[in-house]
Amino acid sequence: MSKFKLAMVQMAVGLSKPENLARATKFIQEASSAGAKVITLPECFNSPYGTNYFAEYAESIPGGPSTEALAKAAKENSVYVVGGSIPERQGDKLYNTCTIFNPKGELITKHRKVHLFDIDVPGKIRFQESEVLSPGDHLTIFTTPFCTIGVGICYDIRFAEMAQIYANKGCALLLYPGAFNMTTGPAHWEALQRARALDNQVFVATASPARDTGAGYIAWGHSSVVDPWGDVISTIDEKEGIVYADIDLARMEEVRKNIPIRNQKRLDLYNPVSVPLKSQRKDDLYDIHQ
Ligand SMILES: O=C(O)CCC(=O)C(=O)O
Repeated sequence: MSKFKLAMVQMAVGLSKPENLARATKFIQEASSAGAKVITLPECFNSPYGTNYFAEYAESIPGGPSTEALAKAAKENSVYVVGGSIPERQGDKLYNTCTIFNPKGELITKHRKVHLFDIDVPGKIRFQESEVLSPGDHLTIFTTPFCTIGVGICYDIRFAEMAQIYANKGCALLLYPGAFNMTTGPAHWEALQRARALDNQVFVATASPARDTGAGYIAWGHSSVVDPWGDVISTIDEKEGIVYADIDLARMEEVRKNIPIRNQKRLDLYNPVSVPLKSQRKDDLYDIHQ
């Protein structure tokens, strides 16, 4: 099937986990009624986003109420659910984890955020997920009858190599549940989505929590879908809502045919990048101006 409807849910997230789960369930129903086949929730949809909340809201996967609610919603609506993320507890470790369900309600895989969000922009924002979370240790791809999909969580979108691996493995769509903030959101959120889409000639989509100006961490919102040409084909402001897009794989093939960068790569030049500079001769591949 070369066309399907994707839904990216930008939902409000509050302090009450049961209310967050009820809201997510309602949005999954709504998106399914509108014809969506793959429905993605935001990062940290069952808990406010913040290092002080992760331990309190964490669950084991599977077995916790969030996983159960999503499994049920996926089955009842017969859709793929990409469950944004929840804080996951395993042993004495916590992870930021996305659970993925098929239309039978089976948990088919999970993605633990691999790049933890540790930044310090003086006077603007300091955030250190690594103070409480551990990073995942694998990349996550799943197949559907529509296309193959790669998953990253928020900060993962900054790492071009990860998206490139997904594209090389045949993913046509990269999904990034995320919660950018009021500093890096306006600066980088859209640019990163368009960059990953253009680099790899794939669809890229994001789902953010809706903005809550009373929260400790204020999300940027602006969930979007970008096509392989780099166009933002669907987006929203900061408020609650669902972003829909028809993912047309024929469009991807067209862009790849029009601008065939995938066949024009000079791997003979890039591979030596790993060779230490001092081991190279003068006439080597690099023309370094000093
Ligand atoms: O990369 C950024 O600027 C924001 C990342 C983020 O909010 C996250 O990883 O949760």
